[in-house]
Amino acid sequence: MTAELMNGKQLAASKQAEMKERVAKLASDGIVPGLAVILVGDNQASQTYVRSKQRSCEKAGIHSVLKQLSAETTEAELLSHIHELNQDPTIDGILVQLPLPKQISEQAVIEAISPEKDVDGFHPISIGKMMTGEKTFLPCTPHGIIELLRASNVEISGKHAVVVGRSNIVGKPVGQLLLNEHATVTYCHSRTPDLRAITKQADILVVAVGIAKLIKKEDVKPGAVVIDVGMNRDENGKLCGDVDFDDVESVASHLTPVPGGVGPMTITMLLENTIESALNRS
Ligand SMILES: Nc1nc2c(c(=O)[nH]1)N[C@@H](CN(C=O)c1ccc(C(=O)N[C@@H](CCC(=O)O)C(=O)O)cc1)CN2
Repeated sequence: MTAELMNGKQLAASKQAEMKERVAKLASDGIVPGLAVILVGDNQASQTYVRSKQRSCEKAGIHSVLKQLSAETTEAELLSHIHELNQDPTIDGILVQLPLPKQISEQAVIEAISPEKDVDGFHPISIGKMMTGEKTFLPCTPHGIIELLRASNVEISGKHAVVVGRSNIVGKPVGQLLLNEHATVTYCHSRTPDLRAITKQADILVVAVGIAKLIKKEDVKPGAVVIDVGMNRDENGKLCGDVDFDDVESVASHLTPVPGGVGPMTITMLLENTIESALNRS
């Protein structure tokens, strides 16, 4: 068996082309969606992701503003930028790029963003609504994963989904979204005894732990759908996921590549949330 590639780059491009048309229609009604991105410090990877977000906004016709702050920024300074953006009528979405320098509480920052502009879907109100299945902004990477599964016609209902990782950004919410789609969900993490015995039971396996090539073919049930959220460098400095792609390709039925899988979908769902937020303008 050779796994079918779940091409996030291609799906993202087609969704972004549709969004460009939606944005053009909105603009003709006098509404230009606006996204503010705040980047604190000089983390290289964060700089790349933020640039990519800005480029995608520009291509789609979304107005984007970047606030670049030094690594020494205090929590109070950052909160004051957020309060200002909460009041700005040209801004529909506010995103603070994570991780933040250690003097700043991520939770305090997330909670300062108005839930109406929480296009990352990280605010406790957004998370609560996601849990109860109410309409809300969904976290971008988990939502992108669900969209990738849908586009590949993968049945979720009734399937055993195993999530490896329990971060607030990916692991916890993707498990919740899979549960909302009627999967039976098992979470695994660093203290799970015999992790591999559990991953082997998964019909849908989502791996988001940040350990290069952790998952090998022995850890995967033949025919499973494998979603790789990892973004690591291998021994040669080449970008790779948490799944050993070349190994697992021969057992999985569907597999996301890194790069070109989940990553581009993250940015696409961010644009979608920003457009939705602009539509909610009163
Ligand atoms: N405020 C947020 N911070 C972070 C989030 C988030 O959703 N909101 N997620 C991640 C980083 N991230 C977006 O911010 C992100 C990661 C990866 C990609 C991506 O497209 N990756 C490419 C490869 C890029 C490369 O060459 O290095 C791919 O997978 O093809 C986009 C966005 C943490 N922080």
